[in-house]
Amino acid sequence: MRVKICGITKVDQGVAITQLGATALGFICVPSSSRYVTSSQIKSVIQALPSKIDCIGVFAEATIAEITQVVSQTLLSGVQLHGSESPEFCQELREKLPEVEIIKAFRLKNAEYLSQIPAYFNFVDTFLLDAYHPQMLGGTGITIDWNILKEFNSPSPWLLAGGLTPENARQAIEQVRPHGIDLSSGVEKAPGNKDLDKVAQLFRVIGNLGADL
Ligand SMILES: O=C(O)c1ccccc1NCC(=O)[C@H](O)[C@H](O)COP(=O)(O)O
Repeated sequence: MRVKICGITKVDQGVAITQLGATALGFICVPSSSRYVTSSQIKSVIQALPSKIDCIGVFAEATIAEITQVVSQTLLSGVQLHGSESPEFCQELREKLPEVEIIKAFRLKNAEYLSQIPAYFNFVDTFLLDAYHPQMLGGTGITIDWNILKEFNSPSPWLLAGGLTPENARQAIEQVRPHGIDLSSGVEKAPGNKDLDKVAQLFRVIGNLGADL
C-alpha cells in the first residue's frame, strides 16, 4: 500500500519519514499555503533521501509552464493537481511530462462530487480523494464521510486523504480499502513541521496491512 506523507518542508524530516516507511513524500507548491516550499527546498530534500521514493509536487491552479518549470528544477517524480484543473489540462500536462505521474485530487463535499471523476480516467495515473473545506484547499484535517466511497470504482489506483491520523488510519483502510493513504496535518506539530513520533506511530498501527488488501 502506498503511504504518502504530504507537506514536507525540512530535509531531516523528509529523510526520517522515508526511513520510517513512507512510499511517497508530498511537497506543497501552492504559494498561499503555510507548507509552501520552493524548488530549491524540494531539491535539497530529494537529494538527501536515503532511498528512491515517489516525490510529488502539489499544485493548485498553476499553469502548465509553472508546473513544468518546477519539475525541471527538481527531481519530482509526480505532480498532484489539487485545484479545479480540467481533464483537458491533465491531458496537456501528460503530453508535456509523459514520464511524470499525474495525480488528480478531488475535494468531496458529498457523493455527487464523485461523478466528476470518470472524465479524467484517460488522462491521469492516480486519483486522490480529499475532504472539502470552503476556504482551504488541503491539509485541513477534515475527514471525508467514508460511507460515500463505498460505491467508488476506478480503473486507476487512488489514495484516501483528509483528516487521517495514526488513530483512525487503520479503520479507514479496512473500511474504505484504498490503494494508498495520504496524511498531512494528522502527523504534524504545526503546518509544515512533521511530528516524527506520530509518523512512527502511524507505521506501527498500519503495519503490513497493505499486504492483506
Ligand atoms: O497542505 C496544504 O497546505 C495544501 C495546500 C494547498 C493545496 C493542497 C494542500 N495539501 C494537499 C494534501 O495532499 C494533503 O495531504 C491533503 O489535503 C490531506 O491533508 P490532511 O487532512 O491534513 O491530512
